[in-house]
Amino acid sequence: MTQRVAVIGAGKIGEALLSGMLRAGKEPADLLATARRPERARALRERYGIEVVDNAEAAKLADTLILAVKPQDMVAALEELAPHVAADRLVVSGAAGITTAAIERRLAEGTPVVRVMTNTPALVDEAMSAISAGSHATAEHLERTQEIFRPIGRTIVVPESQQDAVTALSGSGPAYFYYLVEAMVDAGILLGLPRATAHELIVQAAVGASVMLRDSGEHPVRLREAVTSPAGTTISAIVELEKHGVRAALIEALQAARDRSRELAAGAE
Ligand SMILES: NC(=O)C1=CN([C@@H]2O[C@H](COP(=O)(O)OP(=O)(O)OC[C@H]3O[C@@H](n4cnc5c(N)ncnc54)[C@H](O)[C@@H]3O)[C@@H](O)[C@H]2O)C=CC1
Ligand SMILES: O=C(O)[C@@H]1CCC=N1
Repeated sequence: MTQRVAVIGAGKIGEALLSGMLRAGKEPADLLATARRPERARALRERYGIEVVDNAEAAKLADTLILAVKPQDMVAALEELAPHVAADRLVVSGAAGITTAAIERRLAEGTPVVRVMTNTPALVDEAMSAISAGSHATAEHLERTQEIFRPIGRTIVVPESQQDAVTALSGSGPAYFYYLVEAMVDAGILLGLPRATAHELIVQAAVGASVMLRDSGEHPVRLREAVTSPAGTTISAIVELEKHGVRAALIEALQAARDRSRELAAGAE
């Protein structure tokens, strides 16, 4: 049976999902999107050949609604959608923080809701998408959600109680790596390298390290030990990282992201 999927609020994440579903073989006619700005709607129509409609229309026409609005816009979006969402629709939220309970409370009794935290590498089919069932979502609803997210990367099912931590790790995670690359390119400039060379060196080191982390099956400590020669260069750098408390800073940074996810949830209670 063809399932029609509507992305409500097709911004960065919503567009990544639309393009992923098309790459995975969905027809443009199987997809719908909504957007607040007419120029955004026009761009989506031109780029993907999909219909862009209003929220009420999307709720009526689609079997699955993916809510891709900002957490701060979620309550208003649900108020617009709720009168038009039949209880047999599957509602998938991609918003940080917002709980399935907060969404269920604003929809018809019994509406299945699934919460997903994905990330921007969805654009290159390398997303990490963590999926949790709300109180009315069945295994079949989880499977339908996995089918949407699987083509754009890896998927994992987690208890919803872990979603704020997941958001801090994999949702925001790519940003931490970009930040580290930025800083190391600056270091390259300080060491006298042209910016383009520094960028190329660090990006390829990051790609190589990522592939080894994913595919070698080795613990990161073992991988780092293999780079760290006695009385060599790497240990001189590691000593500085330890002196500046980089490990503690990372732990506290992720705690702050987790706490912010909880605050976003409180804003929609
Ligand atoms: N950007 C990221 O790396 C990630 C974002 N998320 C979550 O994805 C969601 C979207 O984030 P982004 O795509 O970055 O934001 P964005 O701002 O690019 O996209 C949100 C879109 O929703 C539209 N919108 C807002 N209210 C609407 C309404 N009532 N009806 C129709 N459209 C409406 C906005 O005009 C905007 O185009 C957020 O909830 C965020 O927490 C999750 C994982 C990663
Ligand atoms: O920064 C944010 O709130 C969103 C959620 C995870 C990544 N970006």
